[in-house]
Amino acid sequence: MATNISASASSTTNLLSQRLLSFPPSQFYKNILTKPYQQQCLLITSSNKKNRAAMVVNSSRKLINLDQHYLDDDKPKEECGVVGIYGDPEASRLCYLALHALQHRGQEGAGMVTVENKAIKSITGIGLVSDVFNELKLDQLPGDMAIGHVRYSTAAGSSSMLKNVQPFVASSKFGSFGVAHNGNFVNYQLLRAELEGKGSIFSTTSDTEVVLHLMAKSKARIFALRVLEACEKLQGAYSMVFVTEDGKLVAVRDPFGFRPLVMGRRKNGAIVFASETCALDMVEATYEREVHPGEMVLVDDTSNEPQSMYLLKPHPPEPKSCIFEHIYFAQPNSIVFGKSVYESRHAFGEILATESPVEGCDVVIAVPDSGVVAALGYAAKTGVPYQQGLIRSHYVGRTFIEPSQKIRDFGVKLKLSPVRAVLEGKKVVVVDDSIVRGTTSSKIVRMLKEAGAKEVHMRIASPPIIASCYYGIDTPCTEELISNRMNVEEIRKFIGADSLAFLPTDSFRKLLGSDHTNFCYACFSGKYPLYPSVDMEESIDDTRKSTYNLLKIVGPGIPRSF
Ligand SMILES: O=P(O)(O)OC[C@H]1O[C@H](OP(=O)(O)OP(=O)(O)O)[C@H](O)[C@@H]1O
Ligand SMILES: NC(=O)CC[C@H](N)C(=O)O
Ligand code: SF4
Ligand SMILES: [Mg+2]
Repeated sequence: MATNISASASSTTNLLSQRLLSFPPSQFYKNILTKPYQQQCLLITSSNKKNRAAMVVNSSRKLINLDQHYLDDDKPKEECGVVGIYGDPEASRLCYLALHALQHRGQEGAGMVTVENKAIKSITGIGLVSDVFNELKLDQLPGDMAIGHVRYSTAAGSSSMLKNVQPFVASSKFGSFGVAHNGNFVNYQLLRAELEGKGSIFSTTSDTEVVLHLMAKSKARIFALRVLEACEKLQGAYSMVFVTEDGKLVAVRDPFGFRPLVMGRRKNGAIVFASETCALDMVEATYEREVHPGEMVLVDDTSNEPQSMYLLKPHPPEPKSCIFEHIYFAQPNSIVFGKSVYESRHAFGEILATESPVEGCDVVIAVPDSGVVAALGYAAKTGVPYQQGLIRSHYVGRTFIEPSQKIRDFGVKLKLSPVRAVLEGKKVVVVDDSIVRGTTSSKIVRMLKEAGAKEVHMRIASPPIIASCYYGIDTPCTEELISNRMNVEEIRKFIGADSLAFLPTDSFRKLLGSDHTNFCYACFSGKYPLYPSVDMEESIDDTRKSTYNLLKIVGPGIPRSF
């Protein structure tokens, strides 16, 4: 089965271009364009009118895509989970189980690709793994190799959602292959513009599709080299797994190692790749090691052991693994970037207790789920009892990744209920892992007080989030980040807590020791490790050069200026 690469020029395109040309640019663009284009808009606004018009006209040249991938309602910036299985007759069933274990990484879509007798089969769908797959579907996915993907996006309900669900499959002159990607390419718009300029026709609005086109254009005859060639052009975060119709499985991680990817082995010798070790545990595969930043691992029948190659050798950049995986995203039973997520969160809670104690508190409670381990750490350090002051409904998903604020507000109430018996008349310390928009904390403080808590002291096991993520986690745009608009005291007042404290950024340094430089903290500092590449410049045609230059000047590294 091959990706349906068909022309999709939109009927709304011309209308949109007229609107763009006639609107005052700053506010209008800010509201509808994706981040890199918002940045251009700021620059455009601050330059003269002639330049501004020229910019719009330049953009308009490619307006066939403006409503699809430049608009903010379908932004390619999510967090996902990937799985790859090689050499097991039950590959699709194991992949299904592993995807279940990774369900916390994405709940909006799931998919799987298997290979048997040089034929690729694929099933993708919207919803949870259990919504997309059943016995019948798994029977339609035979073979001893599989890759799988769970995805969440901000485009729930939009018509383009299904076509963005991975894995993607494509046919090229060298045969068919599938890919599943966790991460986000920061030079996606540039690559897409360049590829479209050379005649590529895109059929999705996902950044991942550029990989298919880059590989299709490669002249290398060996699959692994085509992957390497594509990766050399990609910038940003990628942990990807590929399968080919002729029986190869490839796993690759970007040189910064933003997103996790691990390798394990089952007793029967089957090799398993997954975003987190909880997926290896699920399929009874023993964790062997991480796929290293910048490493590509190939498994096929030419060798008994996986073969490894490296990107950007001999000068790889310093790794920048996402600290937010340890704070919020990953499961506590996983080992991520070689460290136990449970132990990290416990330690974050302990440090918080030392640095921001609450005199005379009666009880420590957590905001479930991801605040639980930090709360246990806080309680252990202080000796104050930990109790379940908030009960979580297991039928409601993660609110941080719900698509609209309206649903998010509703989600908090639906998801968390206070326990009066724990709270009444008590001085309560409530620990959460992070504050993003402030929705959860403000609702919780009110909830706890309504349930009789005498005082509510909020403790957050990460620093204030002041900047958006460009590497695959769907933190909202900067204006929506409460810590970008308010200082700690203002947030305290806003959420109605009696006191509020965050984990200081320096605590990571203390905790991680010499390893701390190998992590990305950009959402807490606004200092991004990666800007759009300059080596793409030569391959961009003149039409695109002005766009490219703007991106180069502004970069994704200054979102706080908006
Ligand atoms: O400030 P906000 O915008 O409300 O976002 C912050 C909240 O979102 C996350 O929880 P989420 O409900 O997504 O997932 P969880 O159940 O894993 O904690 C995080 O753990 C915070 O509780
Ligand atoms: N960001 C993710 O991890 C998901 C992969 C890819 N960026 C997508 O849009 O599907
Ligand atoms: S910006 Fe934040 S969320 Fe994104 S990779 Fe860096 S630490 Fe992780
Ligand atoms: Mg939470």
